[in-house]
Amino acid sequence: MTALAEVEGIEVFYGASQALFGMDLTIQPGEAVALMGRNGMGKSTTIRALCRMQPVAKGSVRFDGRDITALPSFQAARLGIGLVPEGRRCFATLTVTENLIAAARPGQWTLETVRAFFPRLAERSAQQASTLSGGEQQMLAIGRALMTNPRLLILDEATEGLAPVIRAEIWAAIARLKAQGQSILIVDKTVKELKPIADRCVVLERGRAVWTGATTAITPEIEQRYLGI
Ligand SMILES: Nc1ncnc2c1ncn2[C@@H]1O[C@H](COP(=O)(O)OP(=O)(O)OP(=O)(O)O)[C@@H](O)[C@H]1O
Repeated sequence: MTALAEVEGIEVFYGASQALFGMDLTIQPGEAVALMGRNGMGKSTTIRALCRMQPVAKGSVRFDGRDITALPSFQAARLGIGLVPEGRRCFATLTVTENLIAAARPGQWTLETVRAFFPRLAERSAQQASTLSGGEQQMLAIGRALMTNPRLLILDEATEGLAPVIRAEIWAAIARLKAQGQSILIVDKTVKELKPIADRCVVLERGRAVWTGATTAITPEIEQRYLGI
C-alpha cells in the first residue's frame, strides 16, 4: 500500500538555527496519527514542512507516492493536504458562510454537508467570524479545511485554549471524521484525549522521531520520559 504522506529524514532550518534533524513520519490512508512531544520539539515545523510552508534542506516529503519536497504550499493544498492551523486563523471580517465558500473545492464536502456536520455553523451563517466564540471559531477552521476536501486533514493544537466541554465537542467531531475514513494528522498534548482517536503516535524530541507505536501502547513511562513536564 502506498503511504498517503511520507516525510523522510527531513532537516529544516530557521535561518541558521536547525529545527528538524532527520524527522520521519508516515501516514497511511485512513489512519489517524498523533504527533506528540514537549514544547519546541518540532511538531509545528514538521507540519509546516509537510504542507510545504517551510523549505526542506535535506530529506524528502512525499504525498500519495509523489515527491512534493519542492512544491509550493498552494499546490500541496491542491493535492489534498488540508491544514487547520494553530490559532484557527479564519477571515475575521467575513461571515461564517463567506469563510466556508472561500475555501471550497469540489468533493463530498460542500456548504450543506459542512453545515450538517457542524449545526452550530449553520446557526451562525451570517455572523462575522471575529464575533464567534473560541469553540465556534475552531469549528469554522475545521469546516474551512473540510471545504477543501482534503485527503489528509492536519489539525495543529485544535483544542488549545478551549473550555473542557467545547474540547469534548471538537474531539467528538474529529472522531466522527475518523470513523468516516478521513486520514488525519493531529498535534495535541493530551494523551488521554488522543488515545480513543489516534491509531498511532509519533513522539518527537529535539527535531526527530524518537518513539512510534500504537497509541494504546503508550505507557506511563513513555509519557513521563517524552511528554512529562
Ligand atoms: N519562525 C521561527 N523562527 C525561528 N525559530 C523557530 C521558528 N518557529 C519555530 N522555531 C524553533 O524551531 C523549534 C521547533 O519549533 P516548533 O514550533 O516546530 O515546535 P513545537 O513542537 O510545535 O512546539 P509547541 O508545542 O511549542 O508549538 C523550536 O526550537 C523553535 O524555537
